[in-house]
Amino acid sequence: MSPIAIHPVNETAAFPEGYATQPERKSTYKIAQIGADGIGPEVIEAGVQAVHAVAKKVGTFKVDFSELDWSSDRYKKTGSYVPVDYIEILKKHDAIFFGAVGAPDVPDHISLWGLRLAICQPYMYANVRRTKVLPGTSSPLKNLQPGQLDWCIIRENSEGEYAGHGGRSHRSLDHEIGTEVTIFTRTGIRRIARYAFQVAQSRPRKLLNYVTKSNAMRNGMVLWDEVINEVSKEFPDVTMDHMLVDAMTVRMTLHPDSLDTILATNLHADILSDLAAALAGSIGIAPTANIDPSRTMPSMFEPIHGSAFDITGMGIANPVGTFWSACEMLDWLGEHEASKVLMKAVEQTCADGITTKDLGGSANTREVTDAVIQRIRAL
Ligand SMILES: NC(=O)c1ccc[n+]([C@@H]2O[C@H](COP(=O)([O-])OP(=O)(O)OC[C@H]3O[C@@H](n4cnc5c(N)ncnc54)[C@H](O)[C@@H]3O)[C@@H](O)[C@H]2O)c1
Ligand SMILES: O=C(O)[C@H](O)[C@@H](O)C(=O)O
Ligand SMILES: [K+]
Ligand SMILES: [Mn+2]
Repeated sequence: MSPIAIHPVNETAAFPEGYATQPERKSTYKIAQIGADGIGPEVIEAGVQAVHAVAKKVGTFKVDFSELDWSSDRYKKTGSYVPVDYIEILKKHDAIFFGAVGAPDVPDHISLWGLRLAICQPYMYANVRRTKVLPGTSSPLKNLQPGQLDWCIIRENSEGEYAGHGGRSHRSLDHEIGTEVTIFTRTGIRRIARYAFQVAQSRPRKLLNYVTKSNAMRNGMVLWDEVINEVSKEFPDVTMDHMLVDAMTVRMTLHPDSLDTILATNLHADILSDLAAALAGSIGIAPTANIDPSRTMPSMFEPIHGSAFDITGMGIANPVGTFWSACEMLDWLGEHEASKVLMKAVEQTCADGITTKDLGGSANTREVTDAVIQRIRAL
């Protein structure tokens, strides 16, 4: 693999130019706040405080969070994660700031489909997941420095393995059947491919690495290859290469600096993005933007991680993934300066060694949050 010049940190974008600013800048943004389960409410509370601090610092806009109690607790009390008119409620907001869903006493497929997928799966077809090595933190890959791992993963977010097609029959008999039918459409592939090419085009390296499994999966994955190759003709300035997903895990681990923008299916990118976060240092740092590029629905921003039952209530959850998700949210709303200020404060906090245990530090959620807010004020 030929070495590629490494671009400086902070010059990378998650959203293509032209998408990243909403048509109308506002003096007050209305944000639906859904902490939901486990450490979700803990990190979202930290995120809300950081967003208020950065809005105050920048001084040109305010943020009005409305807290919604949509969670596994609500499900256990009422039988539903969300009210019937949940889409109408969400549409009254400019964005959704989400924690995590999942509880030890609710099956995971009920909780995920009841809340996160109920919101994102039909509407937000682009799932954008950035990862980089933050200053002052270290990757388990020995000697990897900030700048050598700086990726933007584009996850197809509406179809594929998450299409919701399938069923079970002959229940409890020996010949019981369970199917999970993977659905790919030309329209779905084309729109996410265009989005990914535009992201790649707006980043300095103009490099798109796309991932399929078109050796074993000889129908839908071959359609992916064909459509991506067609779309690539619209972007002659973007260099593209293709990886099979299994080999991609090897390349991510052994040659992280050969990758930049990465496009993959719903399930493949779900798995690769957890690996990406861990390779950069911790699952606790990575953000997610669930984007509806048409802006019909407010887009949803959340840390990549789940509700982390093992550390819930201990006050030690890493809030960095949530802060970075807040940066993505501010960017999407067009508040680029606020986004930069918040990210800079997070990077300074990491560089000063104020990190939670998952990153090797000894600070708790509160101490990291206070340190970030202090640095926002000082910038
Ligand atoms: N988007 C979502 O809401 C989402 C995402 C993933 C998992 N889930 C759900 O969350 C539940 C738990 O799932 P899981 O255990 O597979 O994944 P998880 O991400 O919750 O936890 C995996 C490991 O990472 C650690 N971790 C996660 N976030 C951290 C943070 N901010 N700081 C420090 N450590 C952190 C946890 O302590 C745990 O050891 C399940 O119900 C699952 O379905 C929800
Ligand atoms: O999509 C999934 O599998 C879950 O929502 C979760 O793992 C995520 O990555 O958001
Ligand atoms: K989450
Ligand atoms: Mn995941």
